[in-house]
Amino acid sequence: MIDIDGATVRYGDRAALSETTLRIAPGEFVCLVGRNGSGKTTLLRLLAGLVPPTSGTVRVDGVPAADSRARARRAFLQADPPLYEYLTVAEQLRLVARLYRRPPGPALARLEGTVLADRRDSLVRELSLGMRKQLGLIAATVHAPDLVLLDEPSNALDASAAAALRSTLAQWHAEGRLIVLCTHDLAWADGLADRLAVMSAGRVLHDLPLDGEPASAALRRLDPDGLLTRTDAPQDPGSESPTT
Ligand SMILES: Nc1ncnc2c1ncn2[C@@H]1O[C@H](COP(=O)(O)OP(=O)(O)OP(=O)(O)O)[C@@H](O)[C@H]1O
Repeated sequence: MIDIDGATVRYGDRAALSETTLRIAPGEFVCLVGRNGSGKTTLLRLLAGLVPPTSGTVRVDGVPAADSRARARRAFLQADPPLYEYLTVAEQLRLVARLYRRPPGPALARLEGTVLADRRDSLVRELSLGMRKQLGLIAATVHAPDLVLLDEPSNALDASAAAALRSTLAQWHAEGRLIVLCTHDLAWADGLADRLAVMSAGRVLHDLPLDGEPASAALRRLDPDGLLTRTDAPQDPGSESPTT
C-alpha cells in the first residue's frame, strides 16, 4: 500500500512536487503520465526513498518510504540504471544477489532469451543502453520485490525486448505485486495498467481508472486537446484546481 499525503519536494527554490496526494492499493498497476517536467520521476524517487519530502508524508505499507523495511521490498528501475561499469554482466548479478542474500542462479537464468545471453562475460561499460536497461531490471529485482517502480522502462528497448518486458510486468501484476511505471508512451498502459495518474506542475491532477479501456481513449475523453500530455501544448493546465 502506497500513501502519499500532501507531499512537496523542493530542489532549491523549485517545487518539483507540490502537495501531492496519491494512494495505491496492494497489487495495483498505475501508470504515471504527464508532460516533461511534470514531476513523474520525482514522484518515483520519493517512493524509492531517494528524496525526502520537504513537507507532507510518503508511506509504503505504513512505514516511511526511506525506511529500510520499505527498501527491502522495493525495486526501482531508473531511466539509466546505475551499474558497476567494470564488472561483467555475470559478476554484476552475482554481486547484487549476494548483497540480497539470494542465490545468483535465478538472476543468471533470466539472461537466457535476452540479447545478454551470450554477453555474460562482457564488461557493463561495453553494453548498449538497451542492454543496460535489461541488465538493470534483472539486477533491480533479484530480491523478488512486492513494489516495482519503473522510470521509462521501454526507452531504448527493441521490439522483442519491449514485448518481453510487457510479459514480465503482466506476470508480476498477476502475482499481486504493486507496479508504478512512468512513461510518455500511453500504449504501455493498455492491457497492463489499472489506472492512470495524470501529473501536471508537480501534482497528480487526475486519477483515472481504465477498466480495460485503452489509455489514449480514456485520456482523450478527459483532455481532448492533449494539454496534459503534449509537450508542445500552449499552456500548463497544472495551474488549475486539481480534480481527481
Ligand atoms: N536534481 C534536480 N535538481 C533541481 N531540479 C530538479 C532536479 N530533478 C528534477 N528537477 C526539476 O523538478 C521538476 C520535475 O522534474 P521531473 O524529472 O520529476 O519531471 P518528469 O515529469 O519526470 O519529466 P520528464 O518527462 O522530462 O522526464 C522539473 O522542473 C525539473 O527541472
